[in-house]
Amino acid sequence: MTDLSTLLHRKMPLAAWIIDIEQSSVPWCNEAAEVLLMDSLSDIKSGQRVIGSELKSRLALYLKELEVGKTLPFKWPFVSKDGTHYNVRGSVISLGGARKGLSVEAHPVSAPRISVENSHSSLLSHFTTLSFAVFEQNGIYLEASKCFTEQFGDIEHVRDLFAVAGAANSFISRLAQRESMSQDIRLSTKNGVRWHKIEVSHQLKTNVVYLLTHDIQEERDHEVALYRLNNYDGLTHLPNRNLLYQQLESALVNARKRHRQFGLLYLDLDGFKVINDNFGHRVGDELIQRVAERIKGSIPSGACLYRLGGDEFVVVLENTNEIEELESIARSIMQNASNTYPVAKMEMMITASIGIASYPQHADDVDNLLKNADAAMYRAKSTGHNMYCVYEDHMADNINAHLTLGGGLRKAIEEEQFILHYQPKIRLPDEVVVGAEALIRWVHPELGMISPDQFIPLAEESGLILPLGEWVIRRACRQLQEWREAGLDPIKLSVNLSSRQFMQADLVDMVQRALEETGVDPKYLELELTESMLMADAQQSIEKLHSFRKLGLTLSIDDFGTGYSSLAYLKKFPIQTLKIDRSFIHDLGLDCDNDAIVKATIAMANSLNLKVIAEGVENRSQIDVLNGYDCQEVQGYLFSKPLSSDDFLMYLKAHGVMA
Ligand SMILES: Nc1nc2c(ncn2[C@@H]2O[C@H](COP(=O)(O)O[C@H]3[C@@H](O)[C@H](n4cnc5c(=O)[nH]c(N)nc54)O[C@@H]3COP(=O)(O)O)[C@@H](O)[C@H]2O)c(=O)[nH]1
Repeated sequence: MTDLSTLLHRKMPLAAWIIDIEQSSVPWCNEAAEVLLMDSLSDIKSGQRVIGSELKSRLALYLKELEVGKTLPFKWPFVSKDGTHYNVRGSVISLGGARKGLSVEAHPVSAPRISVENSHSSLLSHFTTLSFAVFEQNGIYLEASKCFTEQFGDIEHVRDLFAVAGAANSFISRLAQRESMSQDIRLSTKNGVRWHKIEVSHQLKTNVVYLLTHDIQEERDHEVALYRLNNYDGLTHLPNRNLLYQQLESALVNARKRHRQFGLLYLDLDGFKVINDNFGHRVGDELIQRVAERIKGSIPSGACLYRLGGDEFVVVLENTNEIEELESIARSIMQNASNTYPVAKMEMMITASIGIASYPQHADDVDNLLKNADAAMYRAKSTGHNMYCVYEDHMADNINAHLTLGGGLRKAIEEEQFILHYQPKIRLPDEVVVGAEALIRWVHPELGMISPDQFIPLAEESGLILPLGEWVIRRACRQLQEWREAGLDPIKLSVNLSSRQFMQADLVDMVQRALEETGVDPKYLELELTESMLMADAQQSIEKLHSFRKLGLTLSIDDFGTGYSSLAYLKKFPIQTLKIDRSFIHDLGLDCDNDAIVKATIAMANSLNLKVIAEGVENRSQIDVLNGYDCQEVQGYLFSKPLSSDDFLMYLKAHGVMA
């Protein structure tokens, strides 16, 4: 941006401006153009007038036909207020996406023209501002205008003008063939190598050659800056959506021609919006830059990384034939990029969800390929974040359902279409019910019972998790009160917090109010938080956890082992319980690695004076192993699935939790 604004303020000698034909506006002009167009500029900028309607429709026609970079095959005349005649020349440029515009320059026609009739010595006196030189047919220098000498210094041969020997040789051989030339070329000036437009005319009678040069470096810089602006992301400097579409279109053509495959990974950061909302855009931007660097370092050479905007990236892999290869690259990205980042003096934890789609298995056009990779990414996100999914046909339907759900979520909160289910927590080894976890369900009027996996991510993205999370805490407190009034032995009830909720500034006050309003003893309420939530800003987490502890409630780390935890921090967090993730419990007794992790986690928790609960216990052999490791509590389908409040009451009574 800085480069561009510097460029925009430079004084180019020729009046130059850009016309957006479609909008009838001038999105850019230089100072010379401002002077030239002084009277009509306000009209033009306000979109009232660019050119006559006949010329406008003619230009629109050319824009349709001509590719970006091509010059219009005609010039249109323009007379300034002081009577100077100009020829306006235009070339086609991209104004972003498929939209084209015109970059135009006004060339004065009243300036002396190169004429083969004039002798060079009389001509030169006219050219006080034009850069002009005369050579023999074989390239030997004869004389030049003052302006030319100021730019190029003293030269002996036309060859001395060129920056590249090959270009000089080709120019000299074309001179020998008496070709008239008009081209853009890089010339070596006293100020370094610069782009010039040159025109060559032969004086047949005297056997000399006239060379007119015009420095177009600034126009070139301007075009390059405009190109970068349109095609690259300003924050990460990665190519943007425009270039992604271009590469995908050409990859598609190539793959069709050669009967090859290619793949893409659609990547979205988990919970990035929460970071942006809570720590501000400056921190969010810095994190995006760091993440982009890590992703770039994780992909093979030849793969291209694009930023689509926000926290979305796409990797295109043109030379991959197997889905397994794409999966292995997704794993490598997750290993490197889903990690902690030192940003703004904090250790930020961020993970990524990745969707994979490949041509031609999953789609045979660019739009569907992107759409399906996006659907697979959504699937990865809703399955639990920090994972990848390869596209399958039903995922597109899921996305539609996802969007429908999103629309209904706000109404559902207003109409309280939610209930809590309760899953018992069992003490080992005596297997007594000592607590429960509250798990939300959406009772949708048309779709029936919807699992939290499907709507919690939506609620997080939209910010609706805040009212929803508050509803859960209040409902859980009321439930504890109802059980007490029903004369049951008190049990502890735990509630899940989402990351966005955890960052909510008045969360502690809100929980305190809910406890006070219901008269619940805080020691019976437990909050379950994940490692990544706590590690996003470990220092702030410690303070918040202490505030909760002051209220008197207990704290548990959920899904332990799946995120990034620093042992040093673990000791500093005032938590009471570690909940071992069910992925470690699933193969307990079958997988030596998992056994070792579970055993070590329990031993570590014991040494830190923390209670350990194993979740996802589904069979007796897991209980045997957990008993052997001194695990204090379990939770899982072996004992009960989550139950409605009525069923849970019956469960409690049946299992001896009584007054
Ligand atoms: N922020 C909030 N998140 C919530 C809330 N309520 C639930 N959730 C989170 O949604 C995820 C899915 O929850 P759910 O579908 O309710 O699944 C829970 C159990 O049914 C399941 N479970 C329990 N035992 C077993 C088992 O033996 N096998 C098996 N395959 N699954 C089992 O585990 C889920 C509980 O997980 P956890 O919270 O990690 O203890 C889930 O991530 C919920 O956290 C809410 O109110 N707010």
